[in-house]
Amino acid sequence: MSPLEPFGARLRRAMDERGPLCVGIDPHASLLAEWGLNDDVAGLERFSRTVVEAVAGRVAVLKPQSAFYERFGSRGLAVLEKSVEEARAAGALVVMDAKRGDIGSTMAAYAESFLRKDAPLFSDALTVSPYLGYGSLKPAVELARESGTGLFVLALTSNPEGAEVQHAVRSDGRDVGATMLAHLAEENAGARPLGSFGAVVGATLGDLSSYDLAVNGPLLAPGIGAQGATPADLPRVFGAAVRNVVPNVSRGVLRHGPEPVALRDAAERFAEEIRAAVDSA
Ligand SMILES: O=C(O)c1cc(=O)[nH]c(=O)n1[C@@H]1O[C@H](COP(=O)(O)O)[C@@H](O)[C@H]1O
Repeated sequence: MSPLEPFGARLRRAMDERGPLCVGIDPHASLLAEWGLNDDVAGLERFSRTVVEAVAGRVAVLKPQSAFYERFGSRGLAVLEKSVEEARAAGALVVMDAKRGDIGSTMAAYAESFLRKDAPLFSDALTVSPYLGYGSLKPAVELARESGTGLFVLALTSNPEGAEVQHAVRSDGRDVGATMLAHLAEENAGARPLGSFGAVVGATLGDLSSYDLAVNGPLLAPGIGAQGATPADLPRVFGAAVRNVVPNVSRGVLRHGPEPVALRDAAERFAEEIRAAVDSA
């Protein structure tokens, strides 16, 4: 099977054409209830399909959160497979949010589950955790290079608890989050127009000027909406790197459902605010 064009190049083009917004598909039980759906596989299927149909033809990226599908076992995963396929067919890139991380030999199997071209859950990129050591991600990096897919590595997460790990200072004086960013910069060296190995950096984190965010790769920025950050925060948080930021909004969009037009309008409002913020930087 022929490899895809590298994820970074495909993402750059999608961001330029559609704007950088990533809509997260997080079918929380509470959202299913708000939408008048049952907390069962049929409700999950309806929710997921509605979001995909409403926005996949417009936004650059959709990010399904695997946990909400895994809750329903194999039938939930079947819904996830279908949503990924439909989202990609509508022209959105899919970042599978599964936050995988394990020893290298197991990591290879996780990578094959999401990044091998003929895998049922094949996605354009995968979120991964480097906290078994960045080197443990090597099989995923290799497969991503081979298949034209990408990774988003948890570097500086949006949740307050992340600091105890990510701000821990190493013997060389650098903190753990900065070390992950440095690994990614190395991974993306020489890639044009954008590398395929991104960092997850929360939009909630305030001033990040002490970090070198110039990793020549995308920065997935969750935290806008339900976690309190706003599009207007992006230039202050990300500085010169703001043009490589892929801001994620999940509940902030999803709470406007179930009407597709209301979901679409909510996504469009965030997209506009993000565009204005990036242009002002
Ligand atoms: O990797 C992620 O996507 C992620 C990393 C992070 O640091 N913080 C974070 O919130 N996320 C995910 O981003 C989404 C945020 O959802 P909302 O808070 O509803 O917009 C959830 O799916 C989280 O699992």
